[in-house]
Amino acid sequence: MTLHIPTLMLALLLGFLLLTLELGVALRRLHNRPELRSWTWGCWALFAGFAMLAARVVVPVWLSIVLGNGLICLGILMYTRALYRMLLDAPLPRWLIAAFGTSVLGIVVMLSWPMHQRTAIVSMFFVVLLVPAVAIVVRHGWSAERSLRTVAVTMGLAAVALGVRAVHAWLNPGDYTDLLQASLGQGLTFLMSFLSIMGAGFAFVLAVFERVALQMEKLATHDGLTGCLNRSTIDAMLSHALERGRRDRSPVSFVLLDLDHFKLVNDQHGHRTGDAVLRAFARTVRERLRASDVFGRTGGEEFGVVLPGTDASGARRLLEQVRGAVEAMQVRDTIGHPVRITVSAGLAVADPASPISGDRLYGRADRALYEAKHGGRNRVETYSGAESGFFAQEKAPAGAKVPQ
Ligand SMILES: Nc1nc2c(ncn2[C@@H]2O[C@H](COP(=O)(O)OP(=O)(O)OP(=O)(O)O)[C@@H](O)[C@H]2O)c(=O)[nH]1
Repeated sequence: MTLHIPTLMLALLLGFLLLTLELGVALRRLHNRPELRSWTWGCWALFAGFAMLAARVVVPVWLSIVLGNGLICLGILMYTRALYRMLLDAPLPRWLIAAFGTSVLGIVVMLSWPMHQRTAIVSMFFVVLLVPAVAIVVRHGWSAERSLRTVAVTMGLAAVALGVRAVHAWLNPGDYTDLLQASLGQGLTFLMSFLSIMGAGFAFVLAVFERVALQMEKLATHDGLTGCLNRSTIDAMLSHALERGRRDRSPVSFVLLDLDHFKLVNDQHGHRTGDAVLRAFARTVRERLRASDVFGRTGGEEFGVVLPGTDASGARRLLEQVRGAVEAMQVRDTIGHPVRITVSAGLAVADPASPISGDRLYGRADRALYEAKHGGRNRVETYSGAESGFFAQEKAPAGAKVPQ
């Protein structure tokens, strides 16, 4: 069996054209994704590179060799650049750019060499440029988007096939007297190498879409500034926790946390400092919660916490810790001045014996928060309305020692 190289090349050209068109369509919607732009340029370079290799019947052979192989090197480099952007948000390392420059120089220097030696060494140049792309996905992207694994595997396959091609060419000069020569060894290695690179191209598009879908999901459920859940997600999680608490016959605590005199922070130190305080506050609270607790921003400088399986005394203990930690928080404004902040908390507890809706529990926590604000701020108050008889009201002055 022999493989007809011009036909393979035509198939590869059509494949890369299809991929490039697909990327062009994707880019119209996702034009702010530098990794996709880089990958698209890589595809154009690969497409042009193969076109140049195929065009040696009409253009001078030296031009076809230099431009064809140089553009393929550039295409692989752009693929790697896209992966650096996507996974590390970093530019290409200088040594990789130097490796690309050396490869192109090598291609020019080897123009007069026999075809089999040139094929072997140029294939190794491709391998050198492919390996960092595989390594970066294995090290930094293996547990990210699943399609990235396909990118790593296909690019790894391409590197192996090109390595085999290099050895095969070196050992079988007769099969490599001309690029378009029909031979099984040259045909198979050529096909494997460049089909794999094309496969990586399609997998990368899927990986970008996977990432965009995850980011959209996060945007819909999370608060952009603090990274915690948003109001609608908190509401849904509270209803879910109450339902579970009823089934398991365990209490559920709900807390509203509100920063005290936050307007003053904005007025005195500026909005950017206000934002930094909100982020530091979210971090401080999150550090003290269990994995099963739910924490989110309900609006402005107000946050909600759902504590499943936690009664009033457990919740108060936690809230006093949070209150103390927020008081001790060290945030500096843009010119280095310390910013002090305190937090008030309103707690309401759902008794599994008397079911309550999420909305009503929220309302109770809000009333407790109102009491905390009017009682002097920097304190924790527990809802003590007639309906909440199961859990006794517990009040502790700011800074009071809480029983462990
Ligand atoms: N920097 C920043 N400020 C915000 C954000 N959301 C809301 N705010 C500000 O938070 C402040 C809330 O002010 P108020 O509702 O008067 O509450 P407060 O000053 O904390 O007073 P008390 O709650 O009564 O202690 C307003 O100045 C809002 O502009 C945000 O995302 N970033």
